[in-house]
Amino acid sequence: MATDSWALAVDEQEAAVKSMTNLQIKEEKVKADTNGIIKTSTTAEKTDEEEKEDRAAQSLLNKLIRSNLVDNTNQVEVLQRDPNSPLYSVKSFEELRLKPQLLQGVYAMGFNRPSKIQENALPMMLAEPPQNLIAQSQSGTGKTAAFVLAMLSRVEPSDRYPQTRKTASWLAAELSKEGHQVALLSGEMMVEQRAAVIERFREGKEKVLVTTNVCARGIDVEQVSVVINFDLPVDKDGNPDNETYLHRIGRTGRFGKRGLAVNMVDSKHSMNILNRIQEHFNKKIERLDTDDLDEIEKIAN
Ligand SMILES: Nc1ncnc2c1ncn2[C@@H]1O[C@H](COP(=O)(O)OP(=O)(O)OP(=O)(O)O)[C@@H](O)[C@H]1O
Repeated sequence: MATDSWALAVDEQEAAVKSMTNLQIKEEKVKADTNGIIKTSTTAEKTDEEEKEDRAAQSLLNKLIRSNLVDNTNQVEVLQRDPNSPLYSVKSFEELRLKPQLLQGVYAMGFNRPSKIQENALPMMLAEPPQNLIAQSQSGTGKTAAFVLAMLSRVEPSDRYPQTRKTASWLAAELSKEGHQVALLSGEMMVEQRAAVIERFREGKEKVLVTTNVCARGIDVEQVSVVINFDLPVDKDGNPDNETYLHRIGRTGRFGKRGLAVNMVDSKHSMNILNRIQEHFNKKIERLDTDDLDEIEKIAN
């Protein structure tokens, strides 16, 4: 596991520093400046051999001076295994579902496992729809790192959703033009606004609710009679998102009532997605003849 290999690497590095005793460091050549950084005197008449030795000495001494850093990092490891420490965590960064690039980044930073505040706050900070969070943790326990990780995680979705939001508002406008009472639920709305929209829909003030993928989560309205998938749910790689599909169609037919879900299929690609969803649930999805309104009516009732 990364945990152990990282800790091992630190131990190896320490051991290497301790074993470097046969290097002969010539005291007079080495001076520490006011910042404690070792500088060697560079004189024109130095031989190549001396030059090499200088650099080796410089490297070693810098390592020794910073050995407290190495020890400290190792100490983080120890603390992170202590259940009483604010750095203790039971999860790995993988379990926090960080994106692969971010995972690479945290490991490159030498972060080996999340701290307690990261373990607890990150799942909420990465939740969809975004949640407000107030968290408190003592200094140096990884709050800033948690904030930055969440911020970087959000960069990708913010690229993706506008397209969906655009489609949703276009669809809502088209349906309104045709005389439907339409409510639109979209990601840029404040939570209060979303709640108000859902409430109006629940009360039957609007009969049609258009919502993006993200917003559809968590909506629990009893009397949804028909769910229409304008776009089929796919994950970021374009594969069918079966879980979201189930969640969406589960909005209809609740509490033992009959429900109807209709999928719009407008290309070979979306047909392929639908077929794969069908295979996944091993449940046949009937084809509707769009010209036969009677048939549609019959099913809906
Ligand atoms: N999971 C982790 N594993 C190892 N080191 C970490 C981890 N998270 C953060 N760090 C390191 O610990 C140090 C403190 O982290 P950070 O600045 O995020 O803490 P903070 O809680 O914001 O501190 P402060 O309250 O003082 O601003 C930083 O050097 C950071 O790189």
